[in-house]
Amino acid sequence: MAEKRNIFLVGPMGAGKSTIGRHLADELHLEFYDSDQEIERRTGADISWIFDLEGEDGFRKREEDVIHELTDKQGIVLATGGGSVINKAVRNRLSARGIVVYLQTTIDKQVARTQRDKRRPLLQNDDPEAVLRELADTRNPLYEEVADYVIDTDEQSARAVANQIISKIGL
Ligand SMILES: Nc1ncnc2c1ncn2[C@@H]1O[C@H](COP(=O)(O)OP(=O)(O)O)[C@@H](O)[C@H]1O
Ligand SMILES: O=C(O)C1=C[C@@H](OP(=O)(O)O)[C@@H](O)[C@H](O)C1
Ligand SMILES: [Mg+2]
Repeated sequence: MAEKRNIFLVGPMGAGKSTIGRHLADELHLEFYDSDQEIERRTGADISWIFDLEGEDGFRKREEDVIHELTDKQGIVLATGGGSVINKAVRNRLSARGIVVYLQTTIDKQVARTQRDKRRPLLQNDDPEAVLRELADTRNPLYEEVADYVIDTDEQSARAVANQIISKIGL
């Protein structure tokens, strides 16, 4: 049987990776995974707690391990965490194991979509917008580097973006 393709979603916090990924998997009848959810399921701890206990470095190690393991599968949609691409081994692994889609959005939308959610430890401070801008400076080139496709998520619903991904990739 022909190998089933994987689709990996990358992009910044609030781009819609987790939400759009779920729609995409439903539409394509693929299994859906989210690296953050998988880390939480395996550890029984939430992401903020892991950051508190192990620091960002500890979280990044878990993230790398989970992504490495999940990308062994075939026929999955994986929503990565926004910071996973800072690790070159992760970027290489994503490129080698599937189609990488960069979900792009504006800082304003990121702020709006993340402001009521207390689960992103990097944004629990006085100026989350400044943090998002700083992260964008270092990470946007990495999303670009690893992406096979770039899709804007600003103007459409999450479901519509999922359908746009399907037609753009030609699945
Ligand atoms: N295209 C979209 N339009 C409007 N809201 C969206 C869209 N995509 C995601 N959202 C909302 O933005 C929030 C963050 O989405 P999420 O999927 O958690 O982003 P990410 O995983 O990239 O951080 C959620 O409340 C989600 O419902
Ligand atoms: O950008 C980041 O460094 C992070 C993004 C989050 O995932 P989302 O991109 O799904 O919000 C989560 O992995 C963690 O809070 C760190
Ligand atoms: Mg997410």
